[in-house]
Amino acid sequence: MDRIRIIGGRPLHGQIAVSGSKNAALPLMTAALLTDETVKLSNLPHLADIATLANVLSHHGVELHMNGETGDGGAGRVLELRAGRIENARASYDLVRKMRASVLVLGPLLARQGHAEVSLPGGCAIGTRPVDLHLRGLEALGARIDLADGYIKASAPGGLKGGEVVFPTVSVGATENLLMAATLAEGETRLVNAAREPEVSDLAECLVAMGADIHGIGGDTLTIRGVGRLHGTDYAVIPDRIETGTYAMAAAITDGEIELLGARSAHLRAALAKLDEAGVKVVESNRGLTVSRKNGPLTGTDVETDPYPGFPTDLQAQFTALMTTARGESRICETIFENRFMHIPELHRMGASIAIDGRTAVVRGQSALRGAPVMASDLRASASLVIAGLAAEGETVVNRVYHLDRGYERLEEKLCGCGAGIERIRGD
Ligand SMILES: CC(=O)N[C@H]1[C@@H](OP(=O)(O)OP(=O)(O)OC[C@H]2O[C@@H](n3ccc(=O)[nH]c3=O)[C@H](O)[C@@H]2O)O[C@H](CO)[C@@H](O)[C@@H]1O
Ligand SMILES: C=C(OP(=O)(O)O)C(=O)O
Repeated sequence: MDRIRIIGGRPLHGQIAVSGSKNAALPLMTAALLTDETVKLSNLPHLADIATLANVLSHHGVELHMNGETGDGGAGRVLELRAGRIENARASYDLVRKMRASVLVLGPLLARQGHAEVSLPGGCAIGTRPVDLHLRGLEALGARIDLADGYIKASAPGGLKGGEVVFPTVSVGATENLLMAATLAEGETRLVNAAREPEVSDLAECLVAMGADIHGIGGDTLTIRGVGRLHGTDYAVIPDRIETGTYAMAAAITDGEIELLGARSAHLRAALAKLDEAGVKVVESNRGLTVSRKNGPLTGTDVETDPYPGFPTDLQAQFTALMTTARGESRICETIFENRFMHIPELHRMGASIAIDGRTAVVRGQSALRGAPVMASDLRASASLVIAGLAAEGETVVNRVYHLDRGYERLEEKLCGCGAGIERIRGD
């Protein structure tokens, strides 16, 4: 298994091209199931999760062609997907267990084929992550759902019918599944208390480009009038706001300066406000964002994760790492996932002082971090360990790097380009 070795203590200086967003690209890929024409996605990141979903889609009969190469200019890859015919509406446990987002094939398959059978994705390190909201929503559109043998068996022989879905909790994935299903349902669907994440809006914009009739994009109520068919389109994936935030924090913790090419501040307002409060300067230009410290040490800053436009849970672990070196105490409250503090025991190994009080991590700052061998438990926990390692004195070795490869494209190369002492040690 690969590991990442970091020699910390070097301020990072340079430029990093922000990749296309993983969490936008995944639903966009599943949207290709809704049409028999070609959907061409550009600025696609080169990531393990993209390859996993491509494999799932190819089992459904989608033809995939990867044309572009990832370049330093951030052009990203171009993927053509054509679901001329759905050969198989079953997503097996072996395919789905590798990545929860595979459940996003459910809505499109049901809408296009009238039936689908998808393995229940199960829990993961950050929480139990049920899919009840996806299933209840599809039932409100007339689907019949049975759970048997670990599979979601969904059918709508007469086709899906528009309806009102009021989400009791904001769910990105459930909003995306329902949005896709509703595009081909008969009549009007209203999704109330829908997720407003930029990745949801990106999906909605792409669906509109495919011929869908969607109103309220960017708001918490989406109205979809079903259409008879969707057609192909060319669509560019938005830049990854979580990758942007992660490298912004790497610049801040090392007291360096990084220009994040292609980054969009509009998608990161809450996180940038917190960085500002902590003493991080972010300057916007037409090329992206340049991040450095304002002057002197960082200041302890409290954060609470919330659905968009709040502070993203996907940046909580990285912000916690950043706050270990700040002056004063920070209270980091995680409200989205019940078990997203797996990075904390590992940060302790590096000398951080953090106490967990229920959903809140209380970080006592100004730790002199020291390198240590640490274990990555999930994607963003891994990123937080890399950030801490970049600031720590001596050598940090991050084990189980496959988590990082799910969501960070060429991480070592990007950080190396800014002067970081970081390398991948290839395993068996
Ligand atoms: C591929 C992708 O885009 N992943 C993102 C997506 O995950 P994902 O779409 O899985 O996250 P959700 O927004 O659905 O989850 C939010 C909360 O709702 C709960 N819930 C969700 C669905 C459901 O049917 N029942 C239920 O109770 C979850 O357990 C969680 O506590 O949004 C999360 C929240 O911003 C991010 O951390 C993930 O990076
Ligand atoms: C939790 C994440 O992804 P997923 O929903 O695919 O597990 C993430 O991107 O931080």
